[in-house]
Amino acid sequence: AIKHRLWPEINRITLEQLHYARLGVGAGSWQLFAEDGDMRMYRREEEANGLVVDPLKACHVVKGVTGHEVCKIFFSPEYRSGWEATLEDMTVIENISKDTLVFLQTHKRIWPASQRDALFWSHMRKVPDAQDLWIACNHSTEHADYPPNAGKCVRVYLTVCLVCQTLIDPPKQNELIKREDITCKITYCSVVNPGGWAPASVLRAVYKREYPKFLKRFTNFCIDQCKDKPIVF
Ligand SMILES: O=S(=O)(CCO)c1ccc(-c2ccc(C3CCCC3)c([C@@H]3C[C@@H]3c3ccccn3)c2)cc1
Repeated sequence: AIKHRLWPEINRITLEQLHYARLGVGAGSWQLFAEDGDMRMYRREEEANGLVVDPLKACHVVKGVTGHEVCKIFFSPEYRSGWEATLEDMTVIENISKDTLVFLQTHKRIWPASQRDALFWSHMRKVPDAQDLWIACNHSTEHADYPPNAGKCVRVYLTVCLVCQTLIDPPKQNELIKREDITCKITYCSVVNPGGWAPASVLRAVYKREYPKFLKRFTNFCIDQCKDKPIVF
């Protein structure tokens, strides 16, 4: 297949993010800041030239869906408006391959910060040589037709990954596997540089409020989307 100019970066970042996601929260000074059922959300307080860029790592366990189904829903443009509550507009500006797209999206303004947009490539793949492990990765990129901060929005810079592992419990050989037998272990990691100045206290409050809502809404959407459909491993 013809490899795209972005392919080396896509490959490198995806593998880096996979490694990063698989590190637990033991290493590094992760602080638990939100819990909801099986969801645990951690952050590290970090600033880059005075901007809050707190890395976030969330671990969640969701019953009744597979890692492939969850990554597919996260990656696919047609589902996004169903679970991304802060989305105002979304355009696919490049179709690199069936598992790699470039998105331009604007997020609803979160007062008092000015409105943000994000331009990123999005890639999903099954992790080779691993047990039913899938990754979807979003990473900011540039595009000549959409220079940053040209319009009303401040461009954010993000690197996000969603790593999902499907577990079948009780383990079944070739008997029929039902949705109640499958569990998906999810690790969501994100680093969002807000791009332009926003008060640290405001950003940290926004992160604290929005991220738990985001992951809960996303995973509930996946359960609803998949429950009446054949299982996709
Ligand atoms: O996982 S994704 O790739 C899913 C595709 O949409 C993704 C997730 C999050 C963002 C995002 C973009 C901007 C902002 C802020 C920065 C200053 C003012 C707005 C935030 C803040 C963290 C809060 C937030 C968290 C979750 C959802 C929405 N809002 C998040 C973008 C993409």
